[in-house]
Amino acid sequence: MASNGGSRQEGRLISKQELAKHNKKEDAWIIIDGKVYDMTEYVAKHPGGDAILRNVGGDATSGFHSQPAHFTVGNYIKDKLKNSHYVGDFKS
Ligand code: HEM
Repeated sequence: MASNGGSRQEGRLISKQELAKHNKKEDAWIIIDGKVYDMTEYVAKHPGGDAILRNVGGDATSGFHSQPAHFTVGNYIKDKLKNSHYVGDFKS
């Protein structure tokens, strides 16, 4: 299959190697629950600040789910992730 150059596509599989390249504030991808999200544009807006980068380029699932602030805004976050930040699924 031809490379799609990193564009968003439902169900695209992202390898650990590809994910690991996006490991900085200016290029910030994270896994939550097996899905990969590009949070680059959101880092500066995140109410929890740079903590969102704690597992950048890797799996943020457990930190994400242990943060109480996220429970209260769960639906807002779910919509945001699905509609604006989803890149593809993590190929484990
Ligand atoms: C698209 C939405 C969001 C994503 C993907 C996200 C993701 C994360 C991640 C990965 C962490 C780090 C968890 C850890 O490893 O300990 C974090 C921390 C945090 N987030 Fe979010 N977040 C989002 C939205 C929000 C919103 C809307 C709020 C507040 C209403 C919030 C408040 C916080 C706080 C208070 C922390 C902890 C900061 C600290 O440890 O100093 N986040 N978030």
